[in-house]
Amino acid sequence: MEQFYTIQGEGYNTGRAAYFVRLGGCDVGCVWCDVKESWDADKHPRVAIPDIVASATAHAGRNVVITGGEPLMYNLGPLTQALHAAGCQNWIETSGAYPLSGEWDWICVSPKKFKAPLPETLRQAHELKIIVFNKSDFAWAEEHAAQVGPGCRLYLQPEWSKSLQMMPLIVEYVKDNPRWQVSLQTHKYLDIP
Ligand SMILES: C[S@@+](CC[C@H](N)C(=O)[O-])C[C@H]1O[C@@H](n2cnc3c(N)ncnc32)[C@H](O)[C@@H]1O
Ligand SMILES: Nc1nc2[nH]cc(C(=O)O)c2c(=O)[nH]1
Ligand code: SF4
Ligand SMILES: [Mg+2]
Repeated sequence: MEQFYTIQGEGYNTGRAAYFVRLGGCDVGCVWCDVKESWDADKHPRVAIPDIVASATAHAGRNVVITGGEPLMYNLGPLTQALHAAGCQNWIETSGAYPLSGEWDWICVSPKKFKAPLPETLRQAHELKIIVFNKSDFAWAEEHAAQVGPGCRLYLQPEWSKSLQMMPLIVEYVKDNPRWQVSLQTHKYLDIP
């Protein structure tokens, strides 16, 4: 759908330069999704893998975020192998609703109520990023934290339109449950892509 070189705004790698590859297509249907224009893959041009690699490596950074849409609707083996061969670090943003494919250096799983994540994908996550839309989401976050591996980092990120209401609850929750951390969509405050 689009590619852009920016700063990773969310989660563990916040603040680091990264080239984003946003793949069109998603059927998860989150009511608050901030890229609904990504859902219909047919509305976006196809780009060949060598062209993606060439664009990604035209910048100083070597971190590539594969996002969407839901990137795991596709077999990401060929794209991630080509990026690795070009010296890139591959990071993924996924809901976990489809089987994991590809070679990954960092896996961020952000599970959704609208289409459940696969247990095997949760187990492989380096980072679990729960979007907090209402106060019942803390219990839901714990249900998913119980399914990740031992070293997985745990993040609570306010849903953007509910940030003002949810941030005080997230702050108190993290103070009481310090294995969780706050994640903000910092790129939206910085006004960058
Ligand atoms: C647009 S999604 C694309 C990747 C994948 N489909 C997923 O949901 O993880 C990228 C990240 O943005 C988060 N996100 C989407 N809409 C959001 C919103 N309104 N507020 C906060 N985070 C949001 C998702 O949970 C996910 O972590
Ligand atoms: N700067 C920036 N950081 C991000 N982290 C995850 C994003 C995404 O939409 O997947 C995103 C995004 O769209 N922009
Ligand atoms: S899974 Fe990701 S891309 Fe799909 S609707 Fe939800 S937030 Fe948007
Ligand atoms: Mg985004």
